[in-house]
Amino acid sequence: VQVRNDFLRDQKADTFHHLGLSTKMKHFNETFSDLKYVCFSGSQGRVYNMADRLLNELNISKPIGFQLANICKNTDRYVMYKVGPVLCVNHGIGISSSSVVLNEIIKVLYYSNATDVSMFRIGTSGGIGISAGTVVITSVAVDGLLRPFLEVPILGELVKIPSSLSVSQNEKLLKCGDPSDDFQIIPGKTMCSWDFYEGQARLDGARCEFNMEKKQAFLKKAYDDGVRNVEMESLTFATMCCQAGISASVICVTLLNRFETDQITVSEDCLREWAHRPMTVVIRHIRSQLCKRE
Ligand SMILES: O=P(O)(O)O[C@H]1O[C@H](CO)[C@@H](O)[C@H]1O
Ligand SMILES: O=c1cc[nH]c(=O)[nH]1
Repeated sequence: VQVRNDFLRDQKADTFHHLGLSTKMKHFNETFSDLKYVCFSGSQGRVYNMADRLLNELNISKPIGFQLANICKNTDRYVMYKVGPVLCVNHGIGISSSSVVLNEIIKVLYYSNATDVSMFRIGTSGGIGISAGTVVITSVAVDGLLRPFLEVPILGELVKIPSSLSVSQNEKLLKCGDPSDDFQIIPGKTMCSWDFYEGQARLDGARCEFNMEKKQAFLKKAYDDGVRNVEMESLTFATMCCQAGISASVICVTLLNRFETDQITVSEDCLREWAHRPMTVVIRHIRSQLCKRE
């Protein structure tokens, strides 16, 4: 894992403010050095569910009475669980929140000398022109102008940061479907917006300065450009992981078809079941990769 920052080489210790961790902590290196996979989701509950499934589905040996422990217990910003070689962390909502946690996790992996690390964002999204419940594996993450890079103000100037996701890892994930699955796994571009409402062409926010025709025209333009879903963190992953030399994939279930509706009205049970779909795909992938490593 690489960092693009020479200043870090001279730093004696580092504090990860938002994770409630520090390189000075006892067992810091041993905790993270064997990590091979980091799975991110937005919410704390989904991260716990993912960790719990990994614990049961990867045949990790555990003492009787073992309970998952939150490594970030010194803060309430993020939660983090380690299950064998897999770390599960939540990233909150949006580019800002995910950028903060990715900066800190990449540094944790760098200081711990972790090698061959893969990262996955396991999420939810709005689908464009595909049935709700479909799992989309992001081929290219694009911004709200459908450009494949992240443009951010740094030192008073707009800087373009290139983005890229792992083609080979995506190909493997696309093959992780099972004939018994009642959902499809498809590749597609993902639009990463700065906002859930106007930024995703929604007519139901507290503010909306466009009409239905303009909304539909923009969604059609995105669809024609290959975009199949919209969410709020894929570009952070595709830029930060690419610059750190980490294989990254973004895999999200769609909760609605944005050509038809803006509101997410499926039942809570259905949402819960759909949220497990991208987890299922990633768990199958990690399981097969771990078998190959053995
Ligand atoms: O994958 P999750 O965490 O559900 O994230 C998606 O849902 C949130 C908006 O509801 C945004 O963060 C978007 O990217
Ligand atoms: O429409 C949606 C659904 C989930 N997450 C998003 O960002 N947008």
